This record gives sequence, structure tokens and C-alpha cells, in this order.
Amino acid sequence: MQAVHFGAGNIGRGFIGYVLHENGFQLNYVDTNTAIIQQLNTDHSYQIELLDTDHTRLTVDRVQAFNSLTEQDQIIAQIVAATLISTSVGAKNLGRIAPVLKTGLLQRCQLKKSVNILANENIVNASSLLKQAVYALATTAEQALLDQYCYFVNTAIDRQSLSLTDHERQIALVEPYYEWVIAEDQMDPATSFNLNGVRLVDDLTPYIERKLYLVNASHAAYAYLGALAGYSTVQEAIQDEKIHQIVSQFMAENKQYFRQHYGLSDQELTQFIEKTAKRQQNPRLADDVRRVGRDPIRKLSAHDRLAGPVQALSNLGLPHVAGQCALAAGYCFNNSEDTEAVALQTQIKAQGITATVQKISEFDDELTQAVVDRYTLFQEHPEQAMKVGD
Ligand SMILES: NC(=O)C1=CN([C@@H]2O[C@H](COP(=O)(O)OP(=O)(O)OC[C@H]3O[C@@H](n4cnc5c(N)ncnc54)[C@H](O)[C@@H]3O)[C@@H](O)[C@H]2O)C=CC1
Ligand SMILES: O=P(O)(O)OC[C@H]1O[C@](O)(CO)[C@@H](O)[C@@H]1O
Repeated sequence: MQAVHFGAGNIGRGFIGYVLHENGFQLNYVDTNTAIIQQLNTDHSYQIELLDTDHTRLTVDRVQAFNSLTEQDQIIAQIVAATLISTSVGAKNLGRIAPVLKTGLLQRCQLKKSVNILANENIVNASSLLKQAVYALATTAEQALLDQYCYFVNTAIDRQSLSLTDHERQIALVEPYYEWVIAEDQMDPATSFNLNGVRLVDDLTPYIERKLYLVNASHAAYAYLGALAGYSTVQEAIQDEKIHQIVSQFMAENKQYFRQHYGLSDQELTQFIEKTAKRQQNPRLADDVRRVGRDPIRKLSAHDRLAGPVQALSNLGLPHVAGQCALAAGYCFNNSEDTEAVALQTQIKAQGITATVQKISEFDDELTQAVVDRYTLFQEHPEQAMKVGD
């Protein structure tokens, strides 16, 4: 079995590639990073280190890699031959892989070969977004063909995946825990898809929201509040009592959304939040706030990890003050090496914070004002702004 996987980064090697390899797949990575492409093609394998006390190392073999920019013909041939196509390139890069994917998929269609395409990105319905990007390049007749043979299947993925360099080799550094949830009803009915390490579900929405609104939301809140307080890592921010209190309250607020909207039990949610906190506190992690806070416009946008739960709680008439605080901290995020952070700060300077919040988080006037008030407090009285309780 062959898989084509776009994105040989932390998640691509440390999680998706690992699970596919364990299920017997040969891995054909597609990337733009020449260093990792060269490493994979020299070794035809790579290593993963677990964030456990033993520093357990695992080897993934049966690997080759292709350059997205210069090896289009080979990639198209791999797409035609593949049993499965997947991605983890970052949501903003899905549009960039659409042209080569479209050409490869149409060649498959001519051969009447159906396929599942799984985009694994931290965004709601990433595979549907990838489908939109591919279809935007196709004629009506091509779209009809794609409809017949190409199944864009949404997923939710959860594993903290970083990297380290050892003997000039990129090693994927991952926590032992992982969860890969896939929408069964969107899959190709002609394919038997029974992978170990994967959970197939009828309704993916609660899983994506649980991942974004609890795991990613707390992570982003620690990153943005931590950056404001001058910390370098999420783990340092977690040790700060005031920040920890805000994030704990944010999670308690979000828990009420899941209780009311999905009828989940308090006990189940509390356990999930506690388990998530433990994972983020893993003593072997030193996760840079700039990495976890990267691409702030995406993270502050409507439906994402911060504005999503705040809007949902507001709709239900439930408290969301800690969520507003995390959002306001996000609007303060700056990093000269992060193009979205630079664009965010430029937008705030040019249009003002109120118009920026309205545009990015898509809030009504009342909710916008609450975030703007907290943002202003962060600018003028940061000590007071770091308090949400009594
Ligand atoms: N790292 C993590 O712990 C988690 C990441 N995710 C999601 O997984 C996705 C990937 O994240 P990471 O692996 O951390 O990022 P990464 O930056 O380590 O990997 C992304 C890879 O995609 C490649 N890439 C970018 N544009 C490309 C293109 N046009 N064609 C081919 N390859 C391209 C990059 O060169 C890079 O190797 C993101 O959407 C992220 O939100 C989800 C859960 C956890
Ligand atoms: O990958 P994103 O969406 O930029 O979010 C940052 C972080 O969120 C996590 O997926 C989980 O909190 C991280 O492991 C990830 O890198």
C-alpha cells in the first residue's frame, strides 16, 4: 500500500506517517523543504523520539520524498498510484498543493480509481477546504468527475509534535498520546478502511470542537498570555499562577458549552481537561510560545479555538470573560518572524483595534467592545488585565 503525504513536518512524520507505517504503508512524502527531502531520500527512513522518561526511539522505514516545487510529474504519478492521500502542511498552504493534487486526481478519475483524501490540519473541516481549493481550479466537467471518484474526508488530529536535531538528522519529537478521528460517512464506500490507531465516527463535529475549543484553546491561551508576561515557553506560562487561573477559568467556561450543546457529562469533560493539562505540562516539553501562537489571524478568527467557544457561549447566554481575556491577549501577540503577527499588528495600527476585532473574530458590537476593553487594559494596566476572577 502506498500513501502520498503532503508535509513532512512534525505532524507528518511524527504522527500521520507513523500511524500509516504501522499499518503497512510505504510513505511518499511531498514537501518544499529541501533539507528534509534530502534526509528522507538518503536514509529512506526517519526516527521518532517519544516524550517519555526513557526517550524511546522508533524507526519509520519504507520512505521516500518529493519536492513539491520541482518534481510535479513524479508527484502526479505517485498520486495516481496511491491507496491514500493525506496532508499536514498547515491550513494556509492547502491552496498551494491544490494544482498538483487536481492534476493527479483527474488522472485517477480517467482510470476510474477512487480515493480518500484526508487533510489533517488544526482547522474545522480542513478536507472540505482542500476540496474547495481543488474544485476552484476545475471545470464543471472536471468537477463532475472528481465527484465520482474523490472522497475528501474530514479529520481531527491530536498529538503534540515537535522536532529535534541529532547528528544532523531531523527527529520527530512526540508525546506518547495521540488521537486521529475520521468522518466515516464521508469515506469512499468502495474502500475497506480499517487502520489501527484511527477512530472512525459518524459525526466528527464534536471531536473537532473538543480538540479546538479545549486542547488548542488552552494551548493558545497559555501562549498568548505567556508571551504578554514575557515567558518563552508554554510550560513557563503554565507555572504562572495568574495565567494558570485565567486558562483554568477559560476551560471551565468552555466546559459549559459542551455540557449544554452536546449533553456531555461534567465528569467526562473534567477528566478530558485535566488530561489535556497534564499533556501540556509534560516535563520534557519546552514548547515555544511563538510556535504555539503562530499565525494569530487564523487563531483569532471566527470558529477557531478562541473566538469559536466565546461566540458559542455568548449565543447560549453563558459566561465567557476568561475567553475574552485570552482573545485580547491574542490581539496583542507580536513576532517579527511571523507574517500573520506582523499583519495583525499592522492592521491594528491602521484600522484600530475595534475594526480589527470585528473583521477577524466577526463579533457583534457588544462582544467586540468587551474584547477591546480587555485589550486596552492589557496596554494600560497589564497587571489588572491578568485578573478575571473576583
Ligand atoms: N505540531 C503539532 O503538534 C500539531 C500540528 N497540527 C497541524 O498539523 C499541520 C502541520 O503542523 P506541523 O507539522 O507542526 O508543521 P510543520 O511546519 O512542522 O510541517 C509542515 C510541513 O509542510 C511543508 N509544506 C508547506 N507548504 C508546502 C507545500 N506547498 N507543499 C508541500 N509541503 C509544504 C513544510 O515545509 C513543512 O515541512 C498544521 O495544520 C497544524 O495545525 C495539528 C495537531 C498538532
Ligand atoms: O498547529 P497550530 O494550529 O498552529 O497550533 C499550535 C499547536 O496546537 C497543537 O496542535 C495542540 O495544542 C500543538 O501541538 C500545535 O502545534
